[in-house]
Amino acid sequence: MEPDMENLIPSKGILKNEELKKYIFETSAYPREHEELKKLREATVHKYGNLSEMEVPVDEGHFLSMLLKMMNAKNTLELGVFTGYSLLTTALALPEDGRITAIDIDKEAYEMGLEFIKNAGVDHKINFIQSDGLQALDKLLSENPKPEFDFAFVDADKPNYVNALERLMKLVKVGGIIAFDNTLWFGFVAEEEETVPVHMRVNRKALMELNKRLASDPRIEVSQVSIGDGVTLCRRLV
Ligand SMILES: C[S@@+](CC[C@H](N)C(=O)[O-])C[C@H]1O[C@@H](n2cnc3c(N)ncnc32)[C@H](O)[C@@H]1O
Repeated sequence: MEPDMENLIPSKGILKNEELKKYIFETSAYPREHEELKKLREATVHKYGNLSEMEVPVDEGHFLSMLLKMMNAKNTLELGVFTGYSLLTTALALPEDGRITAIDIDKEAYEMGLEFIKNAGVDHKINFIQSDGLQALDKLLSENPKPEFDFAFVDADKPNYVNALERLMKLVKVGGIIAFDNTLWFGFVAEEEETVPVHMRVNRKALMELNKRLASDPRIEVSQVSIGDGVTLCRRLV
């Protein structure tokens, strides 16, 4: 699957200094990457080329893993799976009886990654649902209106993040975390629109609106983490 040159995804991340990024990856990220995550990352690059930039980068994977362990998260939700880098990271971080509800509109990429998830011995923790994200969240809410998740990782279509928020405020427990990925959108949120590649503008606008909205939402405590492409952690207060 080769995207048009003009629609290429820029190199992932907000660090504009390639040397510093290389330093971080080579010093602490790659040496500690789980063997199956490494194989999954390489297989994703091989099959999807530039689209593999959609994966969560290795240092962000370590961050999410540590966060999940610090929270003692047991029941999590993921919106936007692709080949499963963040999903496998989560599955490795959860306890043996942990559960992940993983939702993606596309199953093909997930099925490619499933081999590595199985080799890591954590596939039993995953319930994959092939569906549009919002529809799946509405179904979960209608089946069990009580908040059940400790953590939700949102990494699907950016213009719907704001709609996912309202559903997740009901599905994630008070004290639980909703993490939105790519909230700094390659750093483009801080650049003038004219300098941003045209195909990146719609998401930039959606994420800028989301960031404003999250910052003024009294129902959550917010931390904008400058790792990867920017991850915003929202802790549900009420
Ligand atoms: C950035 S990728 C996810 C990357 C993944 N978290 C990882 O670490 O590899 C975004 C994913 O969202 C999915 N997606 C896009 N729109 C969606 C929608 N409306 N509902 C569900 N999934 C959607 C795409 O199929 C794609 O796999």
